[in-house]
Amino acid sequence: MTGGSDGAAARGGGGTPPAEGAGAPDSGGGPGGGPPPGRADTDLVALSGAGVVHRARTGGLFRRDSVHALTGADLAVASGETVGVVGESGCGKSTLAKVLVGVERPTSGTVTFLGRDLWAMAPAERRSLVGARTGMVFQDPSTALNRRLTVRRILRDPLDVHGRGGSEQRERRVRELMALVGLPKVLAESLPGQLSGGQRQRVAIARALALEPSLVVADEPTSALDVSVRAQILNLLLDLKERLGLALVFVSHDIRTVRRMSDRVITMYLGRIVEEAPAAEVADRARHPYTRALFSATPGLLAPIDPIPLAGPVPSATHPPSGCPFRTRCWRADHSCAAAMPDVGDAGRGHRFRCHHPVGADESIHDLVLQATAPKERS
Ligand SMILES: Nc1ncnc2c1ncn2[C@@H]1O[C@H](COP(=O)(O)OP(=O)(O)OP(=O)(O)O)[C@@H](O)[C@H]1O
Repeated sequence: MTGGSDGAAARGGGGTPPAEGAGAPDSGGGPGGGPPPGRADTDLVALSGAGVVHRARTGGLFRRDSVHALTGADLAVASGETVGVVGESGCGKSTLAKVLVGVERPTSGTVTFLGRDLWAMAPAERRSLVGARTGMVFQDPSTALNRRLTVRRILRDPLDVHGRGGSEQRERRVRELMALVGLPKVLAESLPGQLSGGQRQRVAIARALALEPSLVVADEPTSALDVSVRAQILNLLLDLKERLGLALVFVSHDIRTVRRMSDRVITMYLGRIVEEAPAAEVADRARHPYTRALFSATPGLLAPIDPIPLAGPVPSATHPPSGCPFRTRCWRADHSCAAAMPDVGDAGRGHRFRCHHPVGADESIHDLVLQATAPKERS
């Protein structure tokens, strides 16, 4: 959630990764400024100042611009916890998810997996470690599964690739996996195209669990499914997480579900983590105005209110604003917000945020709606 310079320093980790992105260099620790005291030992994966810049064609044949998909992300995920990630489309949720499981290499900062710098390892070692200890579940199981392989082959494949056990043990593991995710045995020789959407997602989850990972990242795992099976898949994920002691990173547009599933909720805006809060606090005690606005727009979560209106569209990730990325839409923004990315504020209990004008404990959601709808007097 912080800029390039703060993560390592806040962790007491020494070196300062290069500053990046628009605006002044960041300072201070992150909601990623490091895990709370005593948590580092249980960290499975930690990002320090992680940024991802894509080169994208943005106009004309030869015009390529840099897209800041992720900027200065600091985040630690501990064993057995569920971390939810929320934010509007294009804010970098999927990029963060891919960086956590080593699918995407950050262009700056570091990814530490089980205490080791993932991208300093030899490629074969990294693939082996990440392949065995992490699993990823994608949005659309129709495209994530090889449509020419049977369920049995799909589930056996990671066991074959990583040389787990002999042939009989692998077949037994396939049966175990199917039972674990509630797939009837008779479907073992079925192709993905012969399954329902929910069954396909169960196969994808079983595949992610094949090698007994410690961390599973689920990126919008239910948004391509019928409403009727979404709850079943979410309950399955929660049940497996408890039974297997997994850490789960859960990315979704569905804020109510994220809050229900997670221990901690990360709010992202324009490639940055702007707040990290315990799930129990995030809806009505968030300190960042953007998190408040996001939750106020979620029907049925808070007492009936009009959503906090946000000015204008999300700025381009190609040309992010200087200072705080949210300032162009924030009703509380002033000149200080344009000058520098805010330092990290710490509300205790692992609740951290980056805002020059955080929401106070004495400000109700109704106050915020009134502020945001009042005529502006910008300084
Ligand atoms: N390969 C790529 N090339 C160029 N730009 C990219 C690439 N991947 C992502 N981006 C851009 O990076 C930003 C973050 O993308 P990302 O997919 O991580 O966001 P997201 O929050 O997951 O979005 P959504 O909720 O719509 O899936 C977006 O502006 C996106 O267009």
